Amino acid sequence: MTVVNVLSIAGTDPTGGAGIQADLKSIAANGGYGMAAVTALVAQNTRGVREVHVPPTAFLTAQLDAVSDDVRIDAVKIGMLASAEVIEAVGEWLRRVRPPVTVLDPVMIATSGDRLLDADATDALRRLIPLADLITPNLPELAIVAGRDPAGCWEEALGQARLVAAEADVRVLAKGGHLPGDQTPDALVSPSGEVLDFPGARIPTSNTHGTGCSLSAAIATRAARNGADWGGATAEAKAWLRESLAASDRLDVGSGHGPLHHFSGLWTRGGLDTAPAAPGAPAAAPTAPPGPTAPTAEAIREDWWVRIAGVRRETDDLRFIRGLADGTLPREQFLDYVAQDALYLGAYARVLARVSALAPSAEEQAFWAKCAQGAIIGELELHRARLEAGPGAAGTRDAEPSATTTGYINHLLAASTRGYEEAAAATLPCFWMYADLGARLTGGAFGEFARSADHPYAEWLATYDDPVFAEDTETAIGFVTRAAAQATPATRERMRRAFEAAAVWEREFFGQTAADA
Ligand SMILES: Nc1ncnc2c1ncn2[C@@H]1O[C@H](COP(=O)(O)OP(=O)(O)OP(=O)(O)O)[C@@H](O)[C@H]1O
Ligand SMILES: Cc1ncc(COP(=O)(O)O)c(N)n1
Repeated sequence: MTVVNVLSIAGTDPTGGAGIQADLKSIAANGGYGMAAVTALVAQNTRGVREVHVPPTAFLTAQLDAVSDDVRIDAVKIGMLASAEVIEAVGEWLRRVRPPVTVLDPVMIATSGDRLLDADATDALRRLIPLADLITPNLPELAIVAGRDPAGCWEEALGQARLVAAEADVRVLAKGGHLPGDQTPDALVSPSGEVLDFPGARIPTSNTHGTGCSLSAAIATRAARNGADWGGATAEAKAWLRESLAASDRLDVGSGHGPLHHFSGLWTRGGLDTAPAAPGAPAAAPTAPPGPTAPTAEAIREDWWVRIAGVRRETDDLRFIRGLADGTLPREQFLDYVAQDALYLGAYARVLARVSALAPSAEEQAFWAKCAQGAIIGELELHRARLEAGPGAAGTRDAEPSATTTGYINHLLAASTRGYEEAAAATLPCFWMYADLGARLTGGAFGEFARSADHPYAEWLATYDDPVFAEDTETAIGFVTRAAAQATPATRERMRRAFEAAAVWEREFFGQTAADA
C-alpha cells in the first residue's frame, strides 16, 4: 500500500505537545506521511498560552496551495483556526480541493483555559462543519456548536451530538475526557443518529495536553488508510491514544499538563529503551547487559489489547454476534453454540485448574482455582438450563466437539504444558474478549434491543455482563501482565503469541455457527 499523505492545518505548540507538532507525530505513529500548513503561531508551553500571532490569511492560502498543487492529499486534519477570517480561507480551499477525508477538531479553548478561537468566529465555524466528514468536539465545544449549555451528563452530550450530526450532515465523535469520574467514554454519532460507543476507563495521568489534537490526526490517518471505515479508524486511533497516554509519564516535558508519548508503542515493540537515565543519575555500569528494558505490566496490557484490535473488530462483525444482539439469531444456531460452549467450558475449567497448580503464589493459586470452579459449576449449570429449555434442545448435550472447539481446546492444553506464564496467557482472551463484548452488548453498543427484557436471549445476555466476571477479568489481566513484565524477553514473547493465538480461536469460536458459515 502506498503511504497515505496527511495534511494538518493547525496552530503551533513550540513544546511539541499540541497543535501541528503533535499532529505530525500522531500521523507518523499511525502510519501516514505528515504535512502541515500553519494557521497561527502560538507562544505556549505545558502551563498555558502566552501570545498568538496569526499571519495574513493570504499566506495561509499560499501554503495550502503549495501543498495541493504538488502533492496528492489523502486526508486533512483541521485544528486551531484562530479567527473567522482564517476559517473562511480554509473553507474556500476545501471547496476547491475536496480532500477525500476531512476531520475537523473544532479547537476553541486550550486545556489551560486560554482561547484559541475568537469568540465571534463561532458562526463561521458552524458553516465550515458541513465540509468535514467527521468533527471531534470535546464537551464544551460540542455545546457551543449545538448552541446549548454544556452537557451535565453523557446522555445529554449524546443528544447534542445527534443534533449537530443531523443538522450539519456530519459524523460527530463526542469526547468524554472532560466528564467527571473514572470513565472517559467517546461515541461516534452518524447523521442518521446511529451511535457507536468507545468506552474506556480514565488513565490516571494529568499529561493530557494535546490528546484531542493527536486523536483527530490519528483518526484522519487511519481513515485514509482503511478506505474511510470510520468506526475501525476510531477504534484503532483510540487504542493507540490510550497506549500513548498510559506511557506519558515516561516523558519529562514541562511542569504543567505534559504531552502524551506518541511513539511509546512503537518504541516498546521495536525494543528501544524508552527510559533513559535522568540527568545527574549515575551512569549505567559498563557491564550492564545490552538490550531493551522490560515493559511495565500496564504497557503490556495496552500492547496486547491493541494487537488483537483487528480480531476484536472481526468478532464484532460476526453475524452470530450481530444476531445475538438484535435477537434475530435462529434458536437452533443459538443452541448449537451453547452445546459447543458447554464442551469448551469443561476443558477450559481443567486448563484453569492446571494454571492454578502451576501458579507461583498462593494468591494466584487460589484465584485460578476459583475461576476453574466458576467455569465448571456456574457456567455449566446455566448451559444445562439452556440445553434443557426449549424445543430443539434435546440431544445437544451429547454433541460432538466441532473442529473449532477441538482446535481451541488443543491450543489451551498445549499452552498449559509449557509453564505457568504461557498457560495463563492463553486463558486470557476468553476472559477479556467476553467481558468486553458483554459490557458493550449490555451497554447498548450493538443497539438498544440487546438491553431489553423482551430480548429472546435476555437471560443469556445478562451472563455476559456479570460484575463478578468483570472483576475476575481485571484480576486475570493483572496477574498475567505482571507475570509478563517479570518474565524473560523470550518467555514474554511466548506468552504474547499464546495470547494472540487464543484471541483468534475466540473469534473462530464465536464464528462457528451456521450464521457465519
Ligand atoms: N485520562 C484519560 N484517560 C483515558 N482517555 C482520556 C483521558 N483524558 C482524555 N482521554 C481521551 O482523550 C481524547 C480527548 O478527549 P477530551 O475530551 O479531553 O478532548 P479535548 O479536550 O479536545 O482534548 P485536549 O485535552 O487535547 O484539548 C478522548 O478520546 C478521551 O476519551
Ligand atoms: C495550537 C494548539 N492547538 C490546539 C491546542 C489544544 O490542546 P490542549 O487543549 O490539549 O491544550 C493547543 N493548546 N494549541
